[in-house]
Amino acid sequence: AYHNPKDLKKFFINRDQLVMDEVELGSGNFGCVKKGVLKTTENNENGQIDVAIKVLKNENESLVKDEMMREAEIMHQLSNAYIVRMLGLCQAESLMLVMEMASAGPLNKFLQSNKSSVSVEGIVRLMHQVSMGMRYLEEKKFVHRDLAARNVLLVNQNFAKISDFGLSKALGADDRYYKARTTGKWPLKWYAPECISFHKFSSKSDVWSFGVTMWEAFSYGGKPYRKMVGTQVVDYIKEGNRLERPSQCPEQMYQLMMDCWTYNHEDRPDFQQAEGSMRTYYYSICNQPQPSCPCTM
Ligand SMILES: CS(=O)(=O)c1ccc(Nc2nc(N[C@H]3CCCC[C@@H]3N)nc3cc[nH]c(=O)c23)cc1
Repeated sequence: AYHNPKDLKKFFINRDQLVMDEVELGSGNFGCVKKGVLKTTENNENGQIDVAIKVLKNENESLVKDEMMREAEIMHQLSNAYIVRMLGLCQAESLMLVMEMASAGPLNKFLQSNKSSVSVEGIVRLMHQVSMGMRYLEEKKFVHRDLAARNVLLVNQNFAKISDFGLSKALGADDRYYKARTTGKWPLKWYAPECISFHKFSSKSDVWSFGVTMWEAFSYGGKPYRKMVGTQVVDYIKEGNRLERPSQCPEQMYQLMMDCWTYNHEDRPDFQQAEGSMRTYYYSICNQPQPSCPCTM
C-alpha cells in the first residue's frame, strides 16, 4: 500500500466543490474518466476550472483504491508543462482523482480524425513536447510504464501532455530499474524486450515506448503491429524486425525511432539524448522564430 497518506490530505477536495458531467471522456479497467468543473475560491474570487475526474468503478475493492492512491502520490510529485497535473482527490460516492483537463483528448484519436489539419511539423512539435515531459520524468527517476499515444493528451493541436500514471513507479535513489514481481494486463506492443523477458522497467524501456508512440503519431493514429497479437510481436522483434517508416515520417524521425528500438537497453539513447535530437530536428524545420518555450503558442 502507499505510505504517508497524510501528505495527500491537503489534496482532498470536498464533494460540493465538484460538478460532474454525465459525459464520459474515456474508460479503462479501473473505471472511467468524466468531464467536470471544480469550483474554486482563489483569493476570494469565485472561479471554476474544467477538470477530468477519474472515477473508480468497483470502489469496494481496496486494491483498486490503493492503486489510485499510489497514482495520486506519483502525480503529486510532478510539476511540468508537458505532464497532466493532479488537482486533488475526492472521497465521495467513490474515490475520485481530479486532474487538469486536456480538452482535445488522446493524441491517437485526435490524429485519426484530423489528418488533414495537422502537419508533419505539428507532429514533430508535439512529440518534442512529449520528449521534454519524459526527460523530466527521467531526471526525477520515475518510470511511466504506459507511454503510448492513447496516454498523450492534447490541450490543443499545438500542446501535448503526458497522462495516465496508473502503472508508474518511483525508482529508489540508486535503483537502475523497477522489477515487477508479477505480470499484469501489459501493453506488450509498447514494451521493450527486457520488460517482457525479465520484467525490468527503466527510463530506457520508456524510451522504447516513446519510439512506438512516435510511430503512432507519424502514422496519424495508426495501430502498431496491426496483424499481430502481443506475444507474436516478441518474436518479430527478436528476429530483428521493426515497425516500418510511416509514409509521412521524415527520415531523421524514423532514425530516432529505430535508435529507440535498439534491442540492448544500454545502447539505447536516454531521454536527454532523445529530447536533444527532437529539439535539433524541430528547430531545423520550423520556419517561425522560436519562442523561448514552445508551449507559449
Ligand atoms: C476529444 S474527447 O472529447 O473525446 C476527449 C477525450 C478525453 C479527454 N481527456 C482525458 N481523457 C482521459 N482518458 C483516459 C481514459 C482511460 C484510458 C486512457 C485515457 N487517457 N484521461 C484524462 C486524464 C486527465 N485529463 C484529461 O483531460 C483526460 C478529453 C476530451
